[in-house]
Amino acid sequence: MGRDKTLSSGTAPPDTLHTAGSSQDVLAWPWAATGEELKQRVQDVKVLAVGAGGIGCELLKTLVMSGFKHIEVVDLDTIETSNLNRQFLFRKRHVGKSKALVAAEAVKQMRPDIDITAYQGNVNESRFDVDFFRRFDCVLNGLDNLEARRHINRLCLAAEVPLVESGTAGYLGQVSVHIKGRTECFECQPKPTSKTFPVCTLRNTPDKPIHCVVWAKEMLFPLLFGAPEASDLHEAPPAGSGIDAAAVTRNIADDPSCYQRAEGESSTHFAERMFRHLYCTKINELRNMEDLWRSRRPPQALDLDALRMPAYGDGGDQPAAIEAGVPATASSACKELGLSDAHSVWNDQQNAAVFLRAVALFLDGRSHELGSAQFDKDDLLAVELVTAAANLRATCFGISRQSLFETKGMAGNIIHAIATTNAIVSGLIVVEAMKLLARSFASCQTSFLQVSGSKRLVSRMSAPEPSAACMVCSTAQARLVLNANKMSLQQLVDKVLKGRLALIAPSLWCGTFSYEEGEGLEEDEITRNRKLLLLPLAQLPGGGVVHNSILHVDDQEQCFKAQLIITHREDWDDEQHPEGFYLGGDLPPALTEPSVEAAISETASPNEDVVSLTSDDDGVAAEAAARPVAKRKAIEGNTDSSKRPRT
Ligand SMILES: Nc1ncnc2c1ncn2[C@@H]1O[C@H](COP(=O)(O)OP(=O)(O)OP(=O)(O)O)[C@@H](O)[C@H]1O
Ligand SMILES: [Zn+2]
Repeated sequence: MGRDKTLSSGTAPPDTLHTAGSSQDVLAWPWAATGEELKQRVQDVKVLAVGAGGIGCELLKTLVMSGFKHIEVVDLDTIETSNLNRQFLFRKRHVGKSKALVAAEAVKQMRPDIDITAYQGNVNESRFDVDFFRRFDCVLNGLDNLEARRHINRLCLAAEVPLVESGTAGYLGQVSVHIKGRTECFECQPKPTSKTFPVCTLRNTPDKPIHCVVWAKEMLFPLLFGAPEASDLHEAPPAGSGIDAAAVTRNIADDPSCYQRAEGESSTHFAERMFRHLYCTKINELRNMEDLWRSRRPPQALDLDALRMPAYGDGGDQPAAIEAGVPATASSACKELGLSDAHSVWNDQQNAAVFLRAVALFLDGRSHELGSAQFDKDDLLAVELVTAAANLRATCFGISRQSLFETKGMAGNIIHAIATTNAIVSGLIVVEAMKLLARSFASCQTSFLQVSGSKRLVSRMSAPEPSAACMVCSTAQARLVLNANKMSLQQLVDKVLKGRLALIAPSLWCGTFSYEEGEGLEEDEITRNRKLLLLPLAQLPGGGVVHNSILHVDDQEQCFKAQLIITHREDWDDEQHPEGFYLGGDLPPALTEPSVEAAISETASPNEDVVSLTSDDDGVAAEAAARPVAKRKAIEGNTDSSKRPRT
């Protein structure tokens, strides 16, 4: 242990847990390799496993087979059929039950003498607070999302409990160790953010299959079946995108009511009307915007009548279910239409038929969901609709069409999980946990599972030291670039603080302005907050949040505090930064052009020292003073040199 090394898949690494043979063989390794003292520690310590999915199931099995006796496990989810191919603690009879509870029962059967507690819940819940985390000797993550990983990183730092973090993506995997003050925390290295696409590309000029899939899933699906306001077909484009929201709305969804079913309109009629609207009327409107097509191929409208499958034509051979007038309660349009191969790419006729039938099935069979339906990659009918809708749009724009299987992967961001990768990663988690328990901190390593040519490799490096630039485990400040005249407080809270920084109940203050969320707010504070949320940052009380402002942010549930230095940009390149902000240390070159800097100095001024109280400010001050005592105390107890304004 402790050496940096690369292990090829063909060798037998000395520090890999055996995964075959009798349980005696399995137990032989750590004891033989590390002695009685560690064996006793492994039996005495209490560990928390977060996530009982692909990695979590393997991890729990490996933990109990390695001698760990006191385990707690948290998972929010229930078991789905699609989990059974790799989450081996679950069987068909468990579908619908809590993952955490079933996994705990399964490993208890392997080792009846263990003491295991399962929680079905989200680790973000307040019952899993710092005191909860303090009870453990180490925390082992088997999660699938950045938000939860960040939250746990912060709680582990606050509770001073070491964390072993992990992740897999197909054949790739990673395990890392995070010890406060000794190694980097999970957030010391910037994480790649999820890919976003400029709204105008999705709406007007798609040129890749993914653009059509995202359009169908994020824009069309909510408009037809979900909450229309969740659709970017109507929503204002991101702040600073330079797009005129009203113009876009006029252009794309001139009349939102046309997406609603008219009184007495049959589901089939509605589906056909939608087809014509989306693939003929709107495409022709776009085609007429000649500027868009100077250097691109203009889109081509579709003619529904020319695309009717026999099933929808007069006198054609209709599939049995439709012909017999079976009520539309079935869960799959493809089944009815006999399109059973998920890997085949449907032609335009088939896409049109699936689109029409899927819309009708949804309206008739799932009317209780209308107005609130959300796309779910495991919802077959939803995937069918998105596949057909995206393919029809792809045909209009001359883009290649995708199979249902491929579309499901794209819409659900699915990277197919490999059970073996999960098993190897879980083994590595336990190896690192044992190093922690043996207090062999210097030997803790970050491990990577990689594929190189035809070989799979495990490479390892010593756990890096904490980064002085980290906002989470050090007191570093971060630069936040945005357009303060366009970004509203609501967008700042949703996109930056909750979306990017993964805060749950953020408080923030800047100069004499303050805002907070969380429990215990008075009714008048909530009303005041609602009003503030609508304002652009530059117009917030106390001089606004503008160029060079220092924004103090905290979340007491996560024991998180940070300072964001605001850089205002008047012109914003939506193609390069579709999120509408940039958060980080060094700015990318595109954001430091002199012309842009000049525009900023004209439009904004530093405000950290400005304490010009307007009548609004008086309101803010009074509200801040009336804030619930517990919360205010904790904030005032902040030992940072730049303190929240006293009011
Ligand atoms: N905030 C959270 N609190 C508790 N458990 C969580 C949280 N976020 C994710 N999880 C759990 O982490 C596990 C991750 O496992 P995995 O990556 O195998 O995902 P999955 O949902 O089982 O599989 P798939 O996404 O492929 O359907 C899931 O069981 C999920 O419920
Ligand atoms: Zn850090």
